[in-house]
Amino acid sequence: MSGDNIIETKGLTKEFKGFIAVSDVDLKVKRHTIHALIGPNGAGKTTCFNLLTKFLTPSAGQILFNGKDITQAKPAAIARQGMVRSFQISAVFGHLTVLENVRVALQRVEGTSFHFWRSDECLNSLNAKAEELIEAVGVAEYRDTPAGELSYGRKRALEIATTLALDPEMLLLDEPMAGMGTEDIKRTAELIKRVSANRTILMVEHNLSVVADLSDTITVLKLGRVLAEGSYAEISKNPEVVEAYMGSGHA
Ligand SMILES: Nc1ncnc2c1ncn2[C@@H]1O[C@H](COP(=O)(O)OP(=O)(O)OP(=O)(O)O)[C@@H](O)[C@H]1O
Repeated sequence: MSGDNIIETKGLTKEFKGFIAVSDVDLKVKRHTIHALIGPNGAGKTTCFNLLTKFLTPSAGQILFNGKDITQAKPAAIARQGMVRSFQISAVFGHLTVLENVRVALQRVEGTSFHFWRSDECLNSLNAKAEELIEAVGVAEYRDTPAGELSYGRKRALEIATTLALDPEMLLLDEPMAGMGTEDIKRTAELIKRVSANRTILMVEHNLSVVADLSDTITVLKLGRVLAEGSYAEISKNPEVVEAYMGSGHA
């Protein structure tokens, strides 16, 4: 293992045609914690997230994952190293059942998608693993329901199950609560807490009560820079953070 930090950025910067969206960000994400990235609109959260998951290339700076420089790595390469971005719900196949969706994800991981001649034994072991995952995310009772018929929150849970099929060491979640009602938020927050055991989670999230409830550490961005970092109790007392949120009408 390479110390306490699973992710570390040094001077991470992203410039879009002269506009600096992320500026000189030094981020340290501690292993086995839930770390949230927050900030008012336009703070650079999504850009930062896309830099970490390699969907964008930094203009300057360095990203280390488990001590290894991944600044130039491709998304698929870092996924193989154990850092996985949760995909949007659109990655869930609506016409397939809940169980089938997870099985497809597992088949992708095991590279068996086209091996239709594989033994029953192999398929049964996939089924067992798929059942385990849908149980873990709380959608086991919808095992045979087409995914398209699930509520938004349950689709999200299913999508997390397909991500967990990759058995990631680190999970990156982009606004996991977006578009959800109270019940789904509660269920998804519990799910995130559950799947965080033995994993590291980094999430961008607007819902501050969820952030307060789930996060060990919170980094507040403003205008592309780190404004503050700490526990929710710490950052919520910080006058600059309060000001940043009040100013944007986001409190
Ligand atoms: N591809 C791009 N080209 C030009 N400017 C961009 C691009 N992507 C983002 N920006 C700008 O960078 C700044 C940060 O955007 P970003 O989406 O990262 O912020 P955010 O904190 O995620 O905001 P929000 O909470 O509104 O989603 C914004 O001013 C945005 O307009």
